[in-house]
Amino acid sequence: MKIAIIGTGNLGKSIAKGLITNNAITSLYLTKRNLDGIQEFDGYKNVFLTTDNTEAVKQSDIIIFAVQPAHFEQILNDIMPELTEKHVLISTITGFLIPKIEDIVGADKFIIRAMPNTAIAVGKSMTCLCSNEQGAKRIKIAEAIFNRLGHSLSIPESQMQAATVVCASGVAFWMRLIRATTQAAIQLGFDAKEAQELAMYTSEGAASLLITNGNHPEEEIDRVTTPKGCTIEGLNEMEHKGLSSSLIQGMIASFNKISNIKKEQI
Ligand SMILES: NC(=O)C1=CN([C@@H]2O[C@H](COP(=O)(O)OP(=O)(O)OC[C@H]3O[C@@H](n4cnc5c(N)ncnc54)[C@H](O)[C@@H]3O)[C@@H](O)[C@H]2O)C=CC1
Ligand SMILES: O=C(O)[C@@H]1CCC=N1
Repeated sequence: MKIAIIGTGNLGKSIAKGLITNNAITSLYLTKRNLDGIQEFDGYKNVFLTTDNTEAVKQSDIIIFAVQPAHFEQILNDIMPELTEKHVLISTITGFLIPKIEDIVGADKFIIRAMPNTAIAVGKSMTCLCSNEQGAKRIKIAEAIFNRLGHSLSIPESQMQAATVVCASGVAFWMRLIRATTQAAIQLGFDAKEAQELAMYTSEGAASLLITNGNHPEEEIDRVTTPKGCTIEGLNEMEHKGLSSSLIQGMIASFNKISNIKKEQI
């Protein structure tokens, strides 16, 4: 696959790492206004670094956009003359809706929105996808890319805002939970490195149980909570202090912020 990433920042670099590590490219063009920050990709076979978005578009079939929302419209206008019927446009940009993209490039283009997360760098992204009517004809291509770099789910565009919070911001939320459990482990006597090891692999194991068994989390909790034991004591104390409630409220706040980002663009 001939892929270009327009805007190789935090997410773009993560996607590039995932694509390169998983041999998912025929060629890969990475663009950025200043190439200093992406020199780590220099020298990889069939990977090209450039500040020229139109050149990257001309040389590629699949164009993944990973710029900040405020920069997207101008970039679409700039590359518009180079777009042909071969191009599949994949936007990872938060809050930038398909009708707005169609207004700029035309509804006849294959337009897909993808919401991956930074775990794409290690082939573990949960990526949600949606498309315009034309893009539905190419959604299999997007699924092939993102399934190779984790797991994907096609959803209506109306759910993309929620998917952004749960999956994309979700990495940051989970990191805080892992950091907090690490801090507790240190207080309980482990050194910092061991504490993080315990927290990371325990959270991986918990998620793997659900993925492998398909159970509800409470079923797995029931297997751990010995009556009158230490687990239920700890869990109930966490809930008295608002663990579930604060997570839910934080995610709703995050969701509401995306609506404001959209308004800021208008
Ligand atoms: N960071 C994340 O975990 C996720 C981010 N997103 C979305 O992805 C987009 C990018 O986010 P980040 O990577 O965090 O931002 P970032 O600021 O790290 O990366 C954006 C990159 O675009 C480059 N850029 C700006 N104008 C350009 C132009 N005209 N031509 C080429 N490159 C240009 C910037 O130099 C920068 O390196 C945002 O719209 C964000 O909402 C979506 C899912 C996850
Ligand atoms: O924080 C943000 O706005 C972007 C979107 C999801 C992850 N990073």
